[in-house]
Amino acid sequence: MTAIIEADELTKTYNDMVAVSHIRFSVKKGEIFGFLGPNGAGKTTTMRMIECVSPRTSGTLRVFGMDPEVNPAGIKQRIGVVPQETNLDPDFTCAGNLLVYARYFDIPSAEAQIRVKNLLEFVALTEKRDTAIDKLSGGMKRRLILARALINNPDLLILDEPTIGLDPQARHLIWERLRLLRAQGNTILMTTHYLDEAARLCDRLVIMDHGTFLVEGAPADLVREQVGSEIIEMDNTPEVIACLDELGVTFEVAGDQVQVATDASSRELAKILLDRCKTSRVSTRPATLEDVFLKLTGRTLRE
Ligand SMILES: Nc1ncnc2c1ncn2[C@@H]1O[C@H](COP(=O)(O)OP(=O)(O)OP(=O)(O)O)[C@@H](O)[C@H]1O
Repeated sequence: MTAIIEADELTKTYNDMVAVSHIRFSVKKGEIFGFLGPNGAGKTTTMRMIECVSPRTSGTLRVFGMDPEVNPAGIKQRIGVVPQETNLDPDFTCAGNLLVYARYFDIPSAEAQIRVKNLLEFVALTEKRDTAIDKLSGGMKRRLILARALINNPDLLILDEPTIGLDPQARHLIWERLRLLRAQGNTILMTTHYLDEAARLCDRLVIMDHGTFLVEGAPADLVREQVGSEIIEMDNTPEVIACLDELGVTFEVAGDQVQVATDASSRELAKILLDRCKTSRVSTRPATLEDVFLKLTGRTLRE
């Protein structure tokens, strides 16, 4: 499959601060590729280099085979960007916001009208066509920004926290549209804090921390390879810790809980722990990407 983005030893420093350090990745046509990590991990910085708005400090970067520093216009023509902040123009209606963008891309007026109509339909905002921005809900604004990012029929869509602050229903609507875009052959690059969003949407993802990649892979593979299929949770008490040490069981401490990663034999182990560790609460749940992050860094994503 063709690589849409290729980065090698990509690095960005702000004065002495290293925001992104020697990262290497490649994004294939038609996949949803995610960047997952806590605040300050370097996700937005990476997106901004790809969007040709922030020059790299060193390393190589190619988007559609072009260098962002040599051919930014050629790249910008073919990408659509959904930024983290809601930066719609309050002086225009929904349709007006899209038409302004169509003009940036020199899309002829008649063609722009057709695209605006189709895009408002795509994001379920046809009835809000002439509504002012301040009359929209948070979810509607995010959908309008998605429509705006699609005005130039981009081959690559870059989304920075596409569903930040939205309720579950509004998030599901955006996810559904992103899956539709993938089905139409679009390549999608996204950052997110939300583990369920990353697990549900991304074909492949990287987990970032302190400007570097900790792991890369398909969400389910990462979970299986890094932590196994299930997590046993118990209260974090000195008795439980002493018992696990005595039994030689590996565990992670996550706040007021102690977690033991296991494979399919979790039930047997949970029963042994309940019998031996003098605790009333031993529960089992499926492992998630959060557990991968905790295992790799000793922290939760939100710490
Ligand atoms: N313009 C800038 N000048 C100086 N430092 C910056 C600048 N932009 C980002 N940084 C720093 O670079 C590091 C990476 O920031 P970045 O915004 O890429 O992280 P992020 O993973 O996107 O975080 P968030 O989830 O909060 O958006 C942080 O330490 C941040 O403070």
